[in-house]
Amino acid sequence: MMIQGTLGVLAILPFAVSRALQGEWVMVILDLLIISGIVSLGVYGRNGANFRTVSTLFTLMYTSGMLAVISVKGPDMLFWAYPTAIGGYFMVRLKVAISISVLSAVAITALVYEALSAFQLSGFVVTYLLVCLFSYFFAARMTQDKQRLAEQATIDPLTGANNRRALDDAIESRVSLFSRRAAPVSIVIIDIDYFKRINDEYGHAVGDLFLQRFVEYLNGVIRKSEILFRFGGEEFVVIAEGRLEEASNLSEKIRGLFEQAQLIPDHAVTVSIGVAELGHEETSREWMKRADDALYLAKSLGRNRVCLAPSLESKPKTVSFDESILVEKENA
Ligand SMILES: Nc1nc2c(ncn2[C@@H]2O[C@H](COP(=O)(O)OP(=O)(O)OP(=O)(O)O)[C@@H](O)[C@H]2O)c(=O)[nH]1
Repeated sequence: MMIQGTLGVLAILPFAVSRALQGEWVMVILDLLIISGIVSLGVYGRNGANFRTVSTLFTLMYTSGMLAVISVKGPDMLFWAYPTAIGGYFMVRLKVAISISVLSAVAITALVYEALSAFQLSGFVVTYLLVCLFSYFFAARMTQDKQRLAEQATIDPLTGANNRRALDDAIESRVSLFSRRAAPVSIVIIDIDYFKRINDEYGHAVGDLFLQRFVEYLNGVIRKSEILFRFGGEEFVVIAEGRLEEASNLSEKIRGLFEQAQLIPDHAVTVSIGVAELGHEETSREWMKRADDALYLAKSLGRNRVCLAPSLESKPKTVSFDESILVEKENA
């Protein structure tokens, strides 16, 4: 939007100057109104206003400017309709852009039909609609590609869970949110016990299928507000809203589910889980490390269990982490 705004100002400014030199003051005022609208919206956007709102206002503002210029100067200004329409397709949602360009076509036709022959008018309408059509296809393709790239960058292709990169971003943003709002949040790391044996006994393809079903089951048990990530091969992470106790209950639910689930007939597959609640002033790395240490303890105590890293709120921040202070949560 900044690029479009800057280009808009650079394109209009020379016209405003030359019109001032020729004494066309109505046009000068219109040009200056459009320029000041662009600048004000740019400042509004930089001050943190919602991007979608700013870009919609921006598109409406320069579309109205274009219509005003045509209504003052007549068909000589019709060429401004094309860049205005193209800009809309890259600024606002496609449905909104279509509505704006159709309404603009109708308004422009109403403004110039008396001054143009039927042939000239139909020539304008056809070329204007063609420009809108090409812009639509181009912008739609761009939006699809953007969505696909964003998915490829953040989704694990095997299981459809969010990937490690998405986890890193989510943890960073939770830590930064916590420093502002202190809404309690916990990390749950789930590791499938002896997963290698599944690969060894049934083959890698069955191992893959197992991981896919495992994620389906996990998605069935976590809440909509909780996000599932694939952390590594057979390790998954849930960022769970709430305190350690709530995350502990969720973890027990997950552990019990897989103990019963029989994802492979006659082959019980259990999980070990480490849980840590984010502490004040804790970094993402420290938070993750405490959860990982709790998982390590769950593994070393015999697997198929949940271990909790004690809440930092009751401990001085300076106490270095020691495995012996981990609390094992007895199996249900
Ligand atoms: N089928 C399949 N296997 C994978 C995938 N990613 C990792 N693995 C396997 O997961 C296994 C992980 O083995 P380990 O780290 O020894 O863990 P484990 O056998 O679960 O043992 P513990 O975690 O100690 O209980 C390895 O055999 C990897 O080859 C995958 O995408 N598909």
